[in-house]
Amino acid sequence: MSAQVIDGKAFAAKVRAQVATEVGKLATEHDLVPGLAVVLVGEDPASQVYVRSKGKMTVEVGMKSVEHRLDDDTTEAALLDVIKSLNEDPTIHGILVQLPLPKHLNEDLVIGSIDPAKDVDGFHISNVGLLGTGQKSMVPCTPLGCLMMLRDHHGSLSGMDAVVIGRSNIVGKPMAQLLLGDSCTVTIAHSRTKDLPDVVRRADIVVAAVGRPEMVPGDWIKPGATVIDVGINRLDAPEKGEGKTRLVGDVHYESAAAVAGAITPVPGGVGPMTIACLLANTLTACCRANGLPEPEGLTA
Ligand SMILES: Nc1nc2c(c(=O)[nH]1)N[C@@H](CN(C=O)c1ccc(C(=O)N[C@@H](CCC(=O)O)C(=O)O)cc1)CN2
Repeated sequence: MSAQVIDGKAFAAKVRAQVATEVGKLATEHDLVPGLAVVLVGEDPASQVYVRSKGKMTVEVGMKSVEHRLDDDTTEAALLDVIKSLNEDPTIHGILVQLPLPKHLNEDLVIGSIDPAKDVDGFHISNVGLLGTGQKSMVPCTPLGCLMMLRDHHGSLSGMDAVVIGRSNIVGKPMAQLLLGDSCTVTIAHSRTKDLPDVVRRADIVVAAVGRPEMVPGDWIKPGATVIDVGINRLDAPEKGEGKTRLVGDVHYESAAAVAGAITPVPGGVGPMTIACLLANTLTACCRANGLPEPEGLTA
């Protein structure tokens, strides 16, 4: 068997096109422009690339984009001041603080200072609680992107056995909540899980989000299962030339693709959906702030 490749890059382009159409309607019918503010603290090279892409794609879908780039040694008080001003700005509907933050800043405190209605990352404790209790919330972008791809591929997920490998607050836990919300039977596996290969082998859906390069081999995958690889691991690739690198996921792609029914590649799978869902969340936040109906298919 050779798995169907779930093309996250193409799917993300479709989501962004849908967001752009809805943004156009907001402008003509309600004279509204959704605004997204991204805050970056420090010089992390990967974060700089992601923030640049976020700004570019925000503008491309017709939204207002604001960037705050702060020095590595920015104090917590100064960062909280920036967030306070964005919370109070009526032209800003979404606020995102790029992670990771420099070590001296308290991530929980910083995220907790964002207005939950503008928390387009869905990381604020209020949104975590709303999602956990099955209520309307802002949903973290990466798990939302995974859910959209799974729904698109399967239609209904009801009754399917799903394993989420990884228990992070950003991906693993919200992913499990979303799958539960779609009536899957969900297992969260992690580094201490006994007989991990057997647990994974039972699953119709495998979401790998552990951050360990190629940890999940093909012989852990049930034939025909759908594999969603959230990992983005950069490895040295001397075979490509000196100093060159290559990206791999948490799943060993070749061996898993030989067994799975469908699989997301790395790159070009889950990653592009993260930014597309950020734009979808900003649109949703703008609609909610203005008492307008939310566009269909862009939320959980
Ligand atoms: N506040 C947040 N911080 C971070 C998040 C987040 O959702 N909110 N997620 C990640 C980084 N991230 C977005 O911020 C992100 C990661 C990867 C991609 C992506 O498109 N990846 C490409 C490969 C890119 C490359 O070549 O390096 C792919 O997988 O095809 C987009 C966004 C951590 N921080």
